[in-house]
Amino acid sequence: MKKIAVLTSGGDAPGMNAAIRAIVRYGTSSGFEVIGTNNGYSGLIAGEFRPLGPRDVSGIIQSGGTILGSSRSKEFETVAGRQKAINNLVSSDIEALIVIGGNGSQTGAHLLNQMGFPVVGVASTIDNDLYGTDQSIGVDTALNIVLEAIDRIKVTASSHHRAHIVETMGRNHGYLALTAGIAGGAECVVIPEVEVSPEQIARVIEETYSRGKSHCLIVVAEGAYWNAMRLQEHFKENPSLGFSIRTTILGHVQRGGAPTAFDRMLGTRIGIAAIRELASGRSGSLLGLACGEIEATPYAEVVSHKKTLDLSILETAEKLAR
Ligand SMILES: Nc1ncnc2c1ncn2[C@@H]1O[C@H](COP(=O)(O)OP(=O)(O)O)[C@@H](O)[C@H]1O
Ligand SMILES: O=P(O)(O)OC[C@H]1O[C@](O)(COP(=O)(O)O)[C@@H](O)[C@@H]1O
Ligand SMILES: [Mg+2]
Repeated sequence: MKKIAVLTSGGDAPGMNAAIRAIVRYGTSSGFEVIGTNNGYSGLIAGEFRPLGPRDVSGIIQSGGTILGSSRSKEFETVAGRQKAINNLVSSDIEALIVIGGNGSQTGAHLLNQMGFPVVGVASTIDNDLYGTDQSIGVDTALNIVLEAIDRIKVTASSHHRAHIVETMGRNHGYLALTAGIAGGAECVVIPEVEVSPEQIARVIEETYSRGKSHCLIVVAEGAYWNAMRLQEHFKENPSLGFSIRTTILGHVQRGGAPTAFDRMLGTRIGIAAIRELASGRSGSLLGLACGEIEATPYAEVVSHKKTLDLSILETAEKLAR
């Protein structure tokens, strides 16, 4: 195997560039010709290829986003779209593909692999909802951005004796909200995995107020039924909480910014492992972090499992914030 392609797909994640850099530099020094595909699966279907050499990835390890661009492609979800992608790869003499992306991208990669084209995956999404890795590239950076926001919000919430709702990303997974909530000292954490009523949340706010605390922080995941907008709307009609309420939806700010040292290392380590996997003639697996080591998990296992969230810390949130 001599010529391989790499693409980034789905939501960009800080550390994707570190993975691209490792794939290009370690790949070329291992004897591969590395081809970059622009704009994820849309670019693969359009045949947007460009050769990548060591100098093309200079100065990117410290940058968020992805120099290759990304996309969400409906066409790739069809057999015809994936067949176009394979035809482009084959007619450019490319023999394998590395897909840097999250759960959707790796599901697509598995289907491509099943259609006979060798693929390996690099676990990358801020949501940490991808089975086959303890932590994906981008999660650590996103968490630190959320925490910085929470720390800032607590300052103003305390000064004004307010309750503050902060909403994180994460689709229908609660990892970002739960981890940032605990690490940020939230009084209440609301995630999709655990049903909670607005009355229960109201009770936490009232009790926090009656204990004489100067603020109450409620961290909610965007995927929870009682997300920030719904809670804000609900509490507008229930103003007897003690604290008045303000709301912040953090949004895409969580995906930007420079990758942390952890994400630069994770991107680099998984990128190297992807090259080693292909160099050994193996494909059809996702590379991710397992108990501190980079391990390969077969795609069939990745797509047939849901990543679970350790909920044991959730019930302590209220007690920890006393
Ligand atoms: N079930 C699927 N079958 C085929 N392709 C898929 C599937 N799910 C997602 N994809 C492809 O992967 C792309 C990225 O997936 P998405 O879920 O948006 O992001 P992420 O990979 O970060 O989770 C989609 O736009 C689509 O092209
Ligand atoms: O950037 P978009 O297309 O608005 O998508 C927002 C979604 O992307 C994410 O930031 C990342 O999700 P993916 O890794 O699945 O792409 C989610 O947390 C969020 O719900
Ligand atoms: Mg996803």
